[in-house]
Amino acid sequence: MKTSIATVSVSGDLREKLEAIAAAGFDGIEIFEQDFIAHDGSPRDVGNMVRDHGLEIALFQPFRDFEGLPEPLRAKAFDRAERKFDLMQELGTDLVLVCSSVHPQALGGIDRAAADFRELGERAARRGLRVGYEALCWGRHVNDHRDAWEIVRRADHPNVGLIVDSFHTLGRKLSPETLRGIPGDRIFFVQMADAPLIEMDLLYWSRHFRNMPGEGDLDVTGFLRAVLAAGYQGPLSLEIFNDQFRGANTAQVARDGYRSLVALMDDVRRTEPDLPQTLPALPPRVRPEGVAFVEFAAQGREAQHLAGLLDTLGFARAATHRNKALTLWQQGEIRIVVNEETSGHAAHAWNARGTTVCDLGLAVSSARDALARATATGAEPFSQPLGIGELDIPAIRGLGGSVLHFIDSGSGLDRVWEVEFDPIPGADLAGAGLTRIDHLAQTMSYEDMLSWTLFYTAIFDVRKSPMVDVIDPDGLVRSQVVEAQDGALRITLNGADTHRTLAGRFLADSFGASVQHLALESADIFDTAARLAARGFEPLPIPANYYDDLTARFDFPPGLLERMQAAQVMYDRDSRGEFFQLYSGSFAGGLFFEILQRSGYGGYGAPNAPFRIAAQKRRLGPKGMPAR
Ligand SMILES: O=C(O)c1ccc(O)c(O)c1
Ligand SMILES: [Mg+2]
Repeated sequence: MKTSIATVSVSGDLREKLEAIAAAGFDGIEIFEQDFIAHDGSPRDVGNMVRDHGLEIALFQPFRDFEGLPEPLRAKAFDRAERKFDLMQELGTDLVLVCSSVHPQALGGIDRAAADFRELGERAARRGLRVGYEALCWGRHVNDHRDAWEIVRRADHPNVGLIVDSFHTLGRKLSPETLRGIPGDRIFFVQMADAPLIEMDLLYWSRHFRNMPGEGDLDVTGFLRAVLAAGYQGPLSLEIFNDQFRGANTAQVARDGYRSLVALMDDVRRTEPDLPQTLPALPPRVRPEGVAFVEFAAQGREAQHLAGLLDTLGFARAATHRNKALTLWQQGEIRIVVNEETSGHAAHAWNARGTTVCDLGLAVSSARDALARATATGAEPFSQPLGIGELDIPAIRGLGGSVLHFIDSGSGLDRVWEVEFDPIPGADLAGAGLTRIDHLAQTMSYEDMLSWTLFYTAIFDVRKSPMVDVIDPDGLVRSQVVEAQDGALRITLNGADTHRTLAGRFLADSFGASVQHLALESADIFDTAARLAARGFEPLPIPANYYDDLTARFDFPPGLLERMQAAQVMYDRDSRGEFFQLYSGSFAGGLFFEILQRSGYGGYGAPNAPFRIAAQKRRLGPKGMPAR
């Protein structure tokens, strides 16, 4: 199935758009009229420029306010159409999108509109062109694809067909099942867009908030299933009007678009197996089994400082790498690698950012499938030269240039610790009772959040939670979770808008997006807190007001509140269970650790975040330096 994207979906001038769209892997474009008019080259030049990029112009759009007009407006509309037909022939495209009229003088009536389209079809046919009719969901008389189809059906002209757009159908809460009965060859073009569920005016929602399939909340899979079940075989095209995308990196938005279409087509292939298999086959979304390791790049005094912190957190130096300056720190199932190499990926990361998480190892069901799925959806594979006896562990580029390694047991990659490392005898792996990584928090610019959410949801079998607002004393941070059904992998993505928030400062100080905190699980947080205190760990101090408020919100058994306050433990509860959390101070420009205990609780302590952030900021001076 051919893929396409409307030029309106990405930023830049027409040349920049075409370069990014071609590089992302699309077959064609919908040329949006404004993009053409703004360009200073003839229609013929534009057509050639598009084809020089290896792209075809699948559609010219939009032609507005055509149908249902009284004379003399009607004759004028046909004249306008003839001018656009001239243009299309120069550009080298045969299909125009006519969207349903919003003209104040447009008259209703299915037969009147059908007659207009029959005549337009006649005129188009004389030139070998085709006309597609799309119901805008805010159209004056036609705002439902079923009415648009009825007009097309009655126009009864081979050069007149229907164009459907997932936004107009799903945004209006029309069932996509109503598309199944339309003959597939009468559907001339299919536009795909998703959107977050927000109650607002349809036109405003459509023009500003559309996003890539899978980035929003609409049933885009159900929509495409129905369209393909109807027998549609034309291109699948993205038409995304989004304020953020208009200002974002052109190449990235184009890549995200391509990623979203590949994942969408794969979802449809899996859920509608009776369809003709014209869709690409790729491995299913990969089930994450856990975080196999977190690797920090650190050198010199920073590495020593990190080692000291890991020691107070109860980690033991468990092994050293045979060829490289890597130390494995372990506690329970948690493996933290400190990489002090002076060349290679980690060294680059350290040179650019200072101490930073340069690599994540994810345990997956199949590392090979994970790599295949990731690269098919547009992720960049990563490799560096292997030393003697080292395992070739599949990897891709992740957030902010970091690396994501895939480890499985099936191909023996989980033996990397024995194969590549020498154990340090006598390491105490029980430490402070921390058992596993509960979640990783990655901080990024707000405008990159949709992109990274899509990255994870396209590759992994994870669900995304609703976005929540986290209140920082100096701004808002948006937080979105992607998590495996069983919690084996949980990543919180935090999007900062300004540099004044704690997350924003971290983004500036660490020169880009990366892991800002690691949350480590304990089965008994009070026991862990006592053991940590004995090792010299200092928890983040939480103000007394917080605990006064807790007593107002919850009933506690006698003594619990006092224990929490003594250990600087914060608390939350949901319908499933209880949650306890405490924090370390920050290090290396704003990284920190969280220690938590959950008993059934499904969240991340969002109600506590404003007070935690305020406490962290108190400990930082005005320029983000530790106050003590
Ligand atoms: O917002 C619009 O006007 C508009 C134009 C063309 C389309 O295909 C569409 O879905 C919306
Ligand atoms: Mg559309």
